[in-house]
Amino acid sequence: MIQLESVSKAYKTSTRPALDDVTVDVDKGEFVFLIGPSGSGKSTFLRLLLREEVPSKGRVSVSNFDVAKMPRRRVPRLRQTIGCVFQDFRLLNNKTVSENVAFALEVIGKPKHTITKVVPEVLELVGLDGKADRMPHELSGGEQQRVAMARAFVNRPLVLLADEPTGNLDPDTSQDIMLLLERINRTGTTVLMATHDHSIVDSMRRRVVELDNGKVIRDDRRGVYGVGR
Ligand SMILES: Nc1ncnc2c1ncn2[C@@H]1O[C@H](COP(=O)(O)OP(=O)(O)OP(=O)(O)O)[C@@H](O)[C@H]1O
Repeated sequence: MIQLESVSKAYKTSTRPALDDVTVDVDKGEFVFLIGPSGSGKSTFLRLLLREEVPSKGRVSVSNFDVAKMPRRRVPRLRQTIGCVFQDFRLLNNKTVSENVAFALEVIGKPKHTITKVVPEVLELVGLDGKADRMPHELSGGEQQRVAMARAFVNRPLVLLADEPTGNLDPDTSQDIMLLLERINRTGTTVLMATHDHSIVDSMRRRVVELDNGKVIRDDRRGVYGVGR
């Protein structure tokens, strides 16, 4: 589902590469943690999958897309197959919960009757039924992240990328968000999550890909955050 083959990325303004000869292969339906210290290349990895950056060398593919080589006009199609959630939620603050989720479908031209049907379904999935008409500022951080996850998932993407999704949440709320990510993963969605959260990685025992200085230094099937540390 996701493949990086000998991928390097050197930013113009930087002397050392952000990613250095990275090869990673993620199957459909896998749940993968991407870990590593600040500056190790996690966000660059995710940005390459979204074609927000192109590699300096190597091949990136997501589903059937040859991401680095595809023409720019096909990029929106690629991005429709990938849902994203971030540490800072990134909700539209002037729209209600249901409008935030509906907007993700409106921009890709889904018909109104579909939107009216699927938005309540996905809000129920994330445990926000009853809060559809709230504004983001009327929600807790955990609830805001649930809205962001509903928005990322409403189009049933093949892949969900989560960049530090629990970074602004307390441990209990983080656990709830992880349960939701697991639930989304169980529907067959491939999940790739960049995180610094040791306890989450240690408790889930999923695949761990560790980056350091732009290189993959570990790829464990059922890993923990730190080995021997
Ligand atoms: N747009 C850019 N221009 C130049 N250098 C960049 C750019 N984005 C990232 N870098 C550099 O690339 C390296 C990897 O950064 P990246 O953001 O991918 O790391 P990260 O592991 O996601 O870090 P963090 O955990 O702090 O988010 C760093 O040295 C960073 O300074």
